[in-house]
Amino acid sequence: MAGEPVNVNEFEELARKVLPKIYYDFFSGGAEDQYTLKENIEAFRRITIRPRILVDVSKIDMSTIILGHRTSAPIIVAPTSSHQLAHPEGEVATARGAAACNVIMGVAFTSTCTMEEVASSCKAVRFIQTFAFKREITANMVQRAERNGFRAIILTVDTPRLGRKEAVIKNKMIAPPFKNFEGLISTEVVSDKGSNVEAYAAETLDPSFCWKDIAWLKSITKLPILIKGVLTGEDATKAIEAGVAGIIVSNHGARQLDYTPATISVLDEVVHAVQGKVPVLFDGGIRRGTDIFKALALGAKAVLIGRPVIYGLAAKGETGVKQVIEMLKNELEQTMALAGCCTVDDITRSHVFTETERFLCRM
Ligand SMILES: Cc1cc2nc3c(=O)[nH]c(=O)nc-3n(C[C@H](O)[C@H](O)[C@H](O)COP(=O)(O)O)c2cc1C
Ligand SMILES: CCCCC(=O)C(=O)O
Repeated sequence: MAGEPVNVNEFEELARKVLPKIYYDFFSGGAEDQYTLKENIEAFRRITIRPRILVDVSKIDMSTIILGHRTSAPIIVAPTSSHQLAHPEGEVATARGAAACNVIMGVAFTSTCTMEEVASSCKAVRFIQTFAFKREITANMVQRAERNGFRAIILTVDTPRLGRKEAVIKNKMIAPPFKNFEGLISTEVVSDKGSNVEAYAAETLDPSFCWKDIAWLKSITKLPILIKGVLTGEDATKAIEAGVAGIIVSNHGARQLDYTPATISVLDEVVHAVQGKVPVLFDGGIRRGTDIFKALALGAKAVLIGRPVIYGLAAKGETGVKQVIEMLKNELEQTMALAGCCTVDDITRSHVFTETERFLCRM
């Protein structure tokens, strides 16, 4: 690739060049056969856009409100771990990039900078992401999130144990110190099985956590809870019954259970089950503004961006994060103008044509 990157896929190329292979493999990889990893991207290609013509598109407004927070676009930085493996400034640089673009920053509890360091680094609206950890870890996280001005809790529920990323296992990757755990678990978690990432997970996760435990989490915090990892209408209905403030359709960027469907192909089902009762957010495979448009058309309130942000961070630190988000924003703006949508609310279900619909048309 010659010159500056012109799309987020070219940022991946830059990142691949600067990162040690073992870290590039960690960031880019998925579980086992990586069927879902490919599908998350491919399924977007099978959805086409139904544009409307002769609409006054002289002004395009991408702004939206997510859990009461106005943001410049329906984009959230997905919580992803270990940013210092991509860049020495880690999550602090990512959060500053998000703040510069006025989008929400998702901070993983398995970050390499502490929650406190990220909180004091910039004014980005921040959500903290947690797993179904053992209760004493969750209770500690909640207190610190409230004290440090985090605005929501993202509870990731697709990880009762860690998915098998075979490249990580083969490379015997050693996890960086996850500083948020300091004082809570032994920071010297090591394993003779190769990668110690799994040892971390085994030490901290509570695989017995289930639906009733959401009531417990709600009882110890006033922060709204977003449940991340919903892939079926049945679970969306249960999540609403459990009282969550929002649902994130996600397969963890294809890093947990392989052979789950591409997230974009189950969005319709989840949105249908939710019936507008809570906002539905979406992640997995977003690489283009057209992908964001498709997710919004299928009913997502906003999308979370995982790997592209990490690639921006690896390539150029805070500036790279900002450039990746700006690129996606510019592409979404362009898509809205060419499809005849002036605001995000103008984007409707009838603006896309899915694979199923194409199939039915042929019958
Ligand atoms: C390197 C990496 C680390 C991740 N770490 C976490 C995490 O700690 N917690 C979590 O809920 N999701 C994690 N995810 C999943 C993301 O939040 C998100 O669901 C996924 O990356 C979206 O897909 P995309 O990368 O195609 O945008 C991680 C993803 C990647 C690529
Ligand atoms: C123990 C770290 C978990 C990070 C994670 O969720 C992922 O790599 O997908």
